Amino acid sequence: MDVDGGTAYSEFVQQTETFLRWFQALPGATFHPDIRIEDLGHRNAGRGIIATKDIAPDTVLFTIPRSSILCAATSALATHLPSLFTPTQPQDSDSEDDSPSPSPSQDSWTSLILILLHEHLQGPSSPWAPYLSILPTSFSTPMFWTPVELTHLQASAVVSKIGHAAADSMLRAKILPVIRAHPSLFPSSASLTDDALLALAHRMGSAIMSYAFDLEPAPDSDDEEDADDGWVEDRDHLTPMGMVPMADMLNADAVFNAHINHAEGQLTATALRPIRAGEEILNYYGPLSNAELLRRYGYVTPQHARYDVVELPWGLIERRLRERFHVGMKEAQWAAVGDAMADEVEDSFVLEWASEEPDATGQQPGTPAVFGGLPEELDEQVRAFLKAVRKVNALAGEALEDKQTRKEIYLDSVLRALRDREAEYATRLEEDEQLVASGAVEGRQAMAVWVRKGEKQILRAAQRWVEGVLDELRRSMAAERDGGRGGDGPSAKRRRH
Ligand SMILES: C[S@@+](CC[C@H](N)C(=O)[O-])C[C@H]1O[C@@H](n2cnc3c(N)ncnc32)[C@H](O)[C@@H]1O
Repeated sequence: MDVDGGTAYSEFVQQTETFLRWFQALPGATFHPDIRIEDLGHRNAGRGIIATKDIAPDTVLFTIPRSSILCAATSALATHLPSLFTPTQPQDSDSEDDSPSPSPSQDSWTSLILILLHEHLQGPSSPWAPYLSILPTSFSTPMFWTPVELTHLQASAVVSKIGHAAADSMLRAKILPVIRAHPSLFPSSASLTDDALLALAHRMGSAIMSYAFDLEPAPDSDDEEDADDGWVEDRDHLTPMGMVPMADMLNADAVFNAHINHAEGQLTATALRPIRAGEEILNYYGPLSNAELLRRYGYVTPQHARYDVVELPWGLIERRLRERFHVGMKEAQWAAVGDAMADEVEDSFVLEWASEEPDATGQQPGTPAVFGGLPEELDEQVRAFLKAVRKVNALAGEALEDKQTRKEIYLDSVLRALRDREAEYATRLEEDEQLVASGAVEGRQAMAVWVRKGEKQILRAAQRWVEGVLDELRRSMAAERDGGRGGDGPSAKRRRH
C-alpha cells in the first residue's frame, strides 16, 4: 500500500494524532499507554503499532467497542435504505454481469462498499471521518499494477485471479445504480462522472479487501459455532463484514504476537507472548501464500513463503500422459477418454509445502517446510485417465495391466509436466534467488520476484521428490525384469549392494 503518496509527512502525523484522539474518545475504547502508532513508510508498511515498553503476555493492547465498527449495523445508510441491507443469498458470478437494475440486491461485500462511499462522501460530518482520513487512497495490490509491472509475475497463477474486469462490472451493476438513484445519500456524487465514481468504488473495495474484518457473532449468539477467525477470508459474501478502527492499524505476518478477540460488546487486541520495547505488534491474516497476500493486501513477507503454493494445470500432465500412448491411439479414442472423464476432471492441482500452522503464541515450528508429496486427487485423476485409456484401447490397455508400469507412466508424465510448468516462467529460479539476495530489485518488482521465486521453489522440490520416487521404482522394475530372466547375471538388486 502506498500510504497517501503525496501527503506531506506532517499531515500524515497529524492525521494519526487526530485519529488516535478520536479513537480514545469513543465510549468503551482503550489504548494501552505502552504502544504507539508509528509511520513505517520507510519499509513500505504504512502505519503500524509498536511497543514502547516491554509488554507481558495477555496484556490487553486496545479495546474497540462494537458500536464504533463501521458496518451495516452502525452506519446511517442502513436506516435510509433498509431494503438494500436485508441479507440475500450469494449470487453466482455470472449474475454479476446482469444489466443494472435501480435497486440491485446487495451482499455483505457490496453493502460495505456502499456504506464506505456514503460515509466518505459525507466528508467531515461522518462520525468516522478521522478514521476514514487515514485509510489509504492508493494500493499496491496487482489490481492497480501497470501491464509492465504485471509481467514481472511471469507465469504465476495470481495474474489470472486479479479480476479487474469482473470487479468493474460488479461495481457498475450493483453500486452505481444505487448511488445514482439516491444522490442525496451520497453527497457530491451527482458531480462525479461514472468513471470517477467507479474509481472511488474500486478504492473502497480495495480498502475492504485489505482492512475489513469478518465480524464474528458475539460469543452468546446462536451462530457462535460457525464463527470464523479475524480477517476477511472467505468470499461467500454472507458473513457480515465491518471496518474495525485501530484493529486494522496492526500490520501482520506469519510470525505474530497479537490476536483480536471478538467479545460481545467489544473487540480486544491482546498480546500472545512477551513483546519487547521497540517490537512491532503483529496480527495474523492466516496461512496465505505470498501470491495471495499480494493479491489481497499488496505485500509479501519471507515468513509467508512456507505457505506458498503453485498450480499445475491438468492440461500439461495430460499432454505428457498422451505422449506415452502415441502409438495406436486415434483422436476419436482420445475424445472417448475425455468423455469418460468429463465429470471428474480438475483443471489444475495445487502443490504446496507440508507446513504446520503457527503455534498458539504466534511462532512458527522450528522445522523447515518440506515438499511432502503430490496431491491425492492428482493420483486419482491420473488413475481415472489410465483406466479410460485401457477401456478404449485394448493394445494400450495390455501395457497398463502392470501396476508398476502405470505408476511409472504417472510419475514420468508428472515430472515432465513439472518441468514444462517451470519453463513457463521467463527467468530461472537461480536468477530470482540472485535478484532477491542482491537486493537489485525493489517495490512491486521485488514483490513479484518473491512470488515467482516461491512458486518455482515448490516446482523444483516437487521435481526432486518425483525423481526420487521414480528412480526407486525404476530400479525395482529393472530388478524384477532381471530376476525374471532366470539368473543371467546379477540382479539389479544384487548389483546395488
Ligand atoms: C489492515 S492494514 C494495516 C495498517 C496499514 N499499515 C496502514 O497504514 O493503514 C493492512 C495493510 O497494511 C500493510 N501491511 C500489513 N502488514 C504488512 C507487513 N508485514 N509488511 C508490509 N506491509 C504490511 C499492507 O499494505 C496491507 O494491505
